[in-house]
This record gives sequence, structure tokens and C-alpha cells, in this order.
Amino acid sequence: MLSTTPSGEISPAVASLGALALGTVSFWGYFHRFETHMYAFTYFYTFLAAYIGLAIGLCKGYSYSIPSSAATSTSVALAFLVGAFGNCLIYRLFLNPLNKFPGPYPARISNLWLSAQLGNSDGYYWLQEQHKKYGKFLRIGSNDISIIDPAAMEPAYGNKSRVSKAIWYDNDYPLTSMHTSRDKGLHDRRRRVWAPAFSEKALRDYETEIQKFNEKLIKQIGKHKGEPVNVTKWFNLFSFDAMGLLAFGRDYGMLDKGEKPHELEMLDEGMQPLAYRFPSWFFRMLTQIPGLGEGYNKFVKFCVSELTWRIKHADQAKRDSDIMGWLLKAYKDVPHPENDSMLQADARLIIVAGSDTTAATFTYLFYHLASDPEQVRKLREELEPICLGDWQEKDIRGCNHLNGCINEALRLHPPVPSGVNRLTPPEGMKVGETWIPGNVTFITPQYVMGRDEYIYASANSFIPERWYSQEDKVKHKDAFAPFSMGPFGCIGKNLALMELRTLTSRLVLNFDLKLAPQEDGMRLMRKTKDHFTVDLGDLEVVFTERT
Ligand code: HEM
Repeated sequence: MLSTTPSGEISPAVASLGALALGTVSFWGYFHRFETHMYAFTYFYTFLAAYIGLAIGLCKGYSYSIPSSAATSTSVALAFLVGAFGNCLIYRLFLNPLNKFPGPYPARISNLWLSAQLGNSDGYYWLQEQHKKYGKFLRIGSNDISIIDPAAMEPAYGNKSRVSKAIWYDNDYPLTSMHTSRDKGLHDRRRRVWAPAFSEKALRDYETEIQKFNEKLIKQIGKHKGEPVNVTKWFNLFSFDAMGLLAFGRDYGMLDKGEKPHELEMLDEGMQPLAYRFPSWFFRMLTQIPGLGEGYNKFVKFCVSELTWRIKHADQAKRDSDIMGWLLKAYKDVPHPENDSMLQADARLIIVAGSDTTAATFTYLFYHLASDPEQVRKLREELEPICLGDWQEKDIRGCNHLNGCINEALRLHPPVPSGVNRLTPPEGMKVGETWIPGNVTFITPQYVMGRDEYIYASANSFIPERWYSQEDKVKHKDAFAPFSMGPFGCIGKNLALMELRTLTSRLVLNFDLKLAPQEDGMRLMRKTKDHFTVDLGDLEVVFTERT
């Protein structure tokens, strides 16, 4: 029997105690045990409905007056919240096994604290500073750590790894792409659909197109006639144009127009919410609130429209065997593949994965080449005897200095600088001598690792030779993974390297280059935003045609 007041009402103290107990049970029995990030709105509405339902029930069923029903319902609701959040707080502050990892104290309370630190979209710098302070293992969230120990690479990304993708990949659910698929079986099946699009044969086809874009960019740069070239912009145009054609058989003509179109702005706008590393429940709520996720939603719509265009104009597409063409082979018997949410998500994946990343590598690489004429001299010495007549990428694939320069750009400025989110297996994971509990989210930020003296000698210097003749300057080779590794690693790595090798060679063979007057690279270094991939600050280089 419920204890009642003299007026026959349930004692508010007893009701609140019951709600406190219910909150406690709901935390330990449910919220603590299961992934709950997908249902934030559902919880919110259920809670609201229960609150209103209780208030109405007390009035109708127990003849409460309106004020006392409101007071009792409110105290019950608050007590429930205190039970659920109070226990959550106790767990996070005192009982979480992750508390043995060093890091800023508030990080253990909520991931929103981390988001508040990333207002400048400079997650990679923030992580570097914190790792300097706290060491190889850094607590960054209530269930999150960052690791820069090279011993983490094999258990995290090796082929035998039992690590899976973390809840971050559910941010876009139900728009699940191959990349955001957390189900290993599904990812595996999808990867088999994608694989032919990146086979040696497919890449040979793409190379012909890439060489045409190389030619266009060289012409456009030549037109500047020694005036500063904003390479951030031009490499963006190049990589977006190349990706449009390779992905959808569509020539955006950006290199011809020389303009940064609206689509490019949308990509950065669409990626920006990722800069703050919001907890997934919060991110999902944010992008569902009308108006708030506008840039993000616009970009998603743009990608779907590109996919629809590709399917409707299959016969007009410039190429028969573009990447989407390969994926569509799996949809032969599907009447409207453009409505398939995974294909829509994959369309977006190609655009994001294939354009921003290569543009960033080019821009940083040319920052270093324009700052150091000796690198350009060495590249020419290596390339000139090979790049005669109709040379192809396969002819320069083994060029040590060229590959060394590209590796250095990727090491010092990885295009996915803060790393990818992974979840330790339920039984936990050993990194060297350190045990990490099960179901913990972790990242291995490539930017921080790339500049760590424990991993590389003279870590902050651009030394291409460390990759072929000064190997002692790479102390832990396994730490270098700008394309990630293992079954979830970058499927476009060889395509990216093809673009990087061919265009870089052509540019250094065609032009002398130096940083523009007044250019010190600080806009590129300081204004670049880390939003999973990067939104680059400007860089100006002067190219002078070689005679
Ligand atoms: C320098 C250029 C590039 C870098 C540094 C890079 C880096 C990466 C990284 C780190 C991942 C893993 C992401 C994660 O696990 O969350 C990835 C995945 C991926 N990349 Fe790249 N990428 C580059 C270029 C490309 C290109 C040109 C394409 C072509 C479309 C591409 C397509 C993909 C795809 C489809 C995935 C998802 C793979 C999967 O989930 O199985 N990437 N890339």
C-alpha cells in the first residue's frame, strides 16, 4: 500500500523515493549497460509523456487538485532524474575503470566538456597539447581515450583485430554508408561491392582522366604568369573536379571556371558539426532540429541529387566505368537504386572521402616544396630521367624521394588528423603493458603521433629521406597510418597516391615555385579546421614556368 497524506494523496516524499529508485535502476539496468545514443528524442518524449500522464492521472484517478498534481509530478520527475543522472555521475567520477587514465578531470563527466574545448575547430592541436601534458594515454571523455602509443596500432587496426567502429559512426543513421556501417558483416559485404572500383584495372582507366585534370591545372597555373596562386583553392577545385568525374561521370568544370562553387562550401558546412566531437546522442538531436543542421542537411541532399543525376543520365555520363558505375552493378535488378539509403550514403562517402583528403595533402606538400628548393631539386633529379614522353604513374610509383615527400606531407599533416573512432572489444584490449577495458571508445590521432619524438627523430622536420635512406629517423614504422589500416582502412589509397604522384611530378617538372611574398604558411597552419577531414586555410605560392 502506498503511504498517503491525510487528504488521501500519495505522500510526495514516498513518490519521490520511488522515482529515485526507478531512476537508479534505469541507470544501472539500462543506460549503463546498453548503447542508448540512438534514442535521445525517444527518451525525451517518453519522459515528457510520463510526466504529463502522471499529472493527469493524479488529477483524474486520485482527485488531486491541479497545483498539487503538478507539484507531485514535478518532484517525481526530478527525483527520477536525480536517480538516473546522480548514479551516472557517481559511476563516472568514482567507479569507471577508465579513471586510471590521466586527463583533464571534467573529461570524465561528459563528452560535452570536450566539445566545449573545441570551439576553434582545432581538435588536433588540442589533442597534441593534452598528450604533451598527460602522456601516451589521455582521457578525453566519459568513455573515451586517446592513445599515441604505436603499440596500439596492431591490436586496433590489424587484420586480426576484434576492435569495431564506435558509436560515432551512427551519427548519420539511417543514412549508413560502407564507411559508417558498424556491422562488420555488412561492412565486409559492402566492401566487396566497392572493391572492383579500386582494382588495378579500374585505376588504369581513372589515370587517363586524372592526367587530363593535371593538364588543366597546369594550364590554369601557367595563366597566373608568376602572380601568387591560391593553391588551397586550386587543389580543391582539382580534387573536386576529379572526384566528380571519377565518382559520377560528371564534369563540374571547376578547373575551367576557376571558381569555388557552392557545392564546395556545402561540403565544409556539412562537415563542420563534426569539428566539435559532440556525443552522438547530442549530434543526432542537433541535426534533427529544423534550422540547426541546415548546412549538414543541405550537403546530404546535394549528394543524393548527384546520385539521382548519375542514375538518370547513365547514358550521358562521361564515363562507363566510374566508381558509381561499379557500385550500381550490385543494383542491376533494383528499379530505383537512387532511393536506396546505403547507396545515397555511399555517394556522399565518395565525395567527402575522395576530395578534401587529397586536396589537403597537395596543399601541405606544396607548402613544404615551395619553402625548400632543395626538395624540388631532388625531385627533378629523380623524375627527369623517367618522365619522358607519355609516362604513366606506374613509371614513377617506385620513386623514393617523391614517395618520401608525400609520406612526409601525410605524416606532418594527416588529412584525418584526429584519427578514427574505434571501440575496444567487450573483453578489453592490451596496448603494450596497458590494459584498456572493454567497450571503450578510443582514437589514435595521427597528427599527434606524426609529431612525436618517441616515434620519429626530428619529428617536426620535413625529411623525405627518412622513408628510404635514413630509416633510423622512423623509430616505429607501424605508427604511420594516414589512410588507417586493416579491414576498415582507406579503399581509395592507391587512387589518392596516383593523383598525388602524377600531379606533383608534373608541377615540379613544369614550374619553379616559392612561397608568395608575405606568405609564411600561418593561415594554412592556424586557420585550418579539423572536422574529421580538414577545411584548409589559404596558402599562396608563386609558380614560374621553367624554360
Ligand atoms: C590522401 C588522401 C586520403 C587519405 C589520407 C584518406 C584517409 C582515409 C582514412 C583515414 C580512412 C578511414 C576512415 C575511418 O575509419 O573512419 C579512409 C576511408 C575511406 N576512404 Fe580514404 N583517404 C584518402 C583518399 C581517398 C580517396 C581518393 C578515396 C576515393 C573515393 C577514398 C575513399 C575512402 C573510402 C570509401 C573509405 C571508407 C573505407 C571503408 O569504410 O571500408 N579515400 N580514408
